[in-house]
Formats: sequence, structure tokens, C-alpha cells
Amino acid sequence: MEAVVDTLADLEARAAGRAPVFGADAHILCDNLVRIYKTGGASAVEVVALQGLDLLIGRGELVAIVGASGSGKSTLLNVLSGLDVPTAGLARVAGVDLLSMTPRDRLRFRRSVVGFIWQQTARNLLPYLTSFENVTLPMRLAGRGSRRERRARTGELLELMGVADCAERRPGEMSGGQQQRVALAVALANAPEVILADEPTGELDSETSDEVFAALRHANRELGVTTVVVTHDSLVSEQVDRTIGIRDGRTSSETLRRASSDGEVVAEEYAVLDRAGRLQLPREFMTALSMEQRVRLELERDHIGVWPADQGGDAGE
Ligand SMILES: Nc1ncnc2c1ncn2[C@@H]1O[C@H](COP(=O)(O)OP(=O)(O)OP(=O)(O)O)[C@@H](O)[C@H]1O
Repeated sequence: MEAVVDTLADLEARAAGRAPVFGADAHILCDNLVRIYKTGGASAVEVVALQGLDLLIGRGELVAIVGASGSGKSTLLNVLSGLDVPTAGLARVAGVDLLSMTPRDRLRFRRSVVGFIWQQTARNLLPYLTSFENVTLPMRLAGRGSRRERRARTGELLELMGVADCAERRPGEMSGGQQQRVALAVALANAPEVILADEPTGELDSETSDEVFAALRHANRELGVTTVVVTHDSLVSEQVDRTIGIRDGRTSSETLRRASSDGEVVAEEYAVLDRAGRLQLPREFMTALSMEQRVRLELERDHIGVWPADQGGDAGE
């Protein structure tokens, strides 16, 4: 019988069909993202703020990113918003590759693809413009629609965010919560595909922060905008369906909230397993069992056992 020899092209085509591209359907994708800051001139010190972070967020999701101070949350958001360029890895938002953008692409990306809200209310709005003028401005800069269309859209956005009554007020004449809701209307002005918010409720009391979160959820549900909120407030996970925990510049855990069969909302925490099979054990688990340096793994029928190195199975024999 004659042997059938595959050409290189046959093999490549078969391999491509076999292995789906990582995150092919994701609206936001980070693959092995690295960001190293160099500081200190001659005696340069390197800070690895993101160390191989993987992240997939689907279109229309509302996700919170939580983590301790210094874990890399703001660095990640700066990359996703096109303000900062990562050192290595892949980052894609709404189909745009953030590592290979030209300055022109970057401007378009920041103007129309993503909208932002910052923690400092004063950074979101121009103090000498009314809410109405603040919301209209990004549309004017982007040359969006006619004057009439811009005015109509501004009115609708302020209405949607529940701050129509603040249209003629300047930021100094509004509460922090009202300012953040107007900021959300500004962020939505050019119909972005993604909203990125960095501690949007950080300066607000808990009641006002609930209002701002309700507005974010409303925008997410009604307009289908993919929304990423960075916060150090772990209570935020009660407000979203998925919370991603970052530790030491990597995604380490995820909390998913879903309705159980009896209608109650349950939150389940998972460790994140990356493509290479790495996961981070929660620090408190490691401390409780004095786990250091190495652990023993044992594959069971339906789970994997993890023991301190000197215990379990036939360790040390
Ligand atoms: N411009 C910079 N130059 C040097 N190091 C930086 C710079 N920005 C951030 N870092 C360092 O990178 C690490 C991650 O910082 P990042 O601001 O992303 O953390 P974070 O989780 O947002 O913290 P926080 O909640 O305090 O804002 C920290 O060690 C920080 O000191």
C-alpha cells in the first residue's frame, strides 16, 4: 500500500483547525502580558508590575478587577485604555491590537472605542462647563453627528444616568455621585464598545457608591457596553457577576455570582488556571498548612490533592 505523505501546508492547516486561537472570541484579551517599569537612572531598578497576566472578558460583560495596593490593577487599566504600552505579551480590546497601534490609531481608539472614568471626580469633568457641555464635548471633538443630534444624544445620556436635572450645573454644583454619573454619560458620549473605570467610587460614601454602581450596571445592561471596573473594595463583587482577583501582577482568582436553582444568588470562588497549568494558592491556605517552596500533588479520580511537601501519600519514602 502506498503511504500518503502530508505536505507542510496540510499539517499546518490541520494544526490550526485543532487548536482554537486563545481568546479568539474575547472582547478584551491579555495573553502573557508583561509591564516592567525602569526607575532610578544609572542605578536602575526594575519593577515588574504585570508578570505574564492572562485575561479574557466577553462582549457585554460587567467585570470587577480587585487586588491589594500595588498588585498591578492601574497598570492593567492604563494598558487597556491605550495610555501605556506593555513591555511584552498580547493585549487586544475590541479587535484592536494595543501593541502595534500607530499614534493615529491610538487617538481613534481613545476617542471612540473606549470610555473612561477615573477615581478623582475632578479628572473626569471640565470644571467650567455644565454637565450638558461636558457630555457634548467629546462628540464635538470626534465630529460626531449634527449639532441637533449631539444635543439629543446628550439629553438621552443624562436621562439614562438619572442626572437630567443636573444638565445646567457645573461640577462644583453637584454631589460626588452626581458628578460620577455625569462622567459616565461623558464616557458613553461617542458610543464606546468598552467602559474602563478606575476606582470610580473610591471617593464616595457607600450609599452614593451604590448609586454609581447602579448607573454602571444600567449602562452595561441597556447599551451592552463591556464594562471593567478596577477597585480595591472586595465588596464590589456583590455588584457584578464576575470578579477577577489580581495578585503580584497576575490574575489569581475569580468569583462568579449566579442564581442557584432556588433563586438565591451564590458566589463561588475559583483559582485561575493559566494556559501553562499554573495557579496561585490563596496565601491564607498556604499559611494555614505551612506550605512553602514545594507541595505534593496527587491525581484522584475527580480532583487533585495538594499536600505540604512532608505529608500525604508516600511523601519522603
Ligand atoms: N510609573 C511607574 N514607575 C515605576 N513603578 C511603577 C509605576 N507605576 C506603578 N509602578 C509599580 O508597579 C506596581 C503595580 O502598581 P499599580 O499602580 O498598577 O498597582 P495598583 O494595584 O493599581 O495599586 P493601587 O491600588 O495602590 O492603585 C507597584 O509596585 C508600583 O509601585
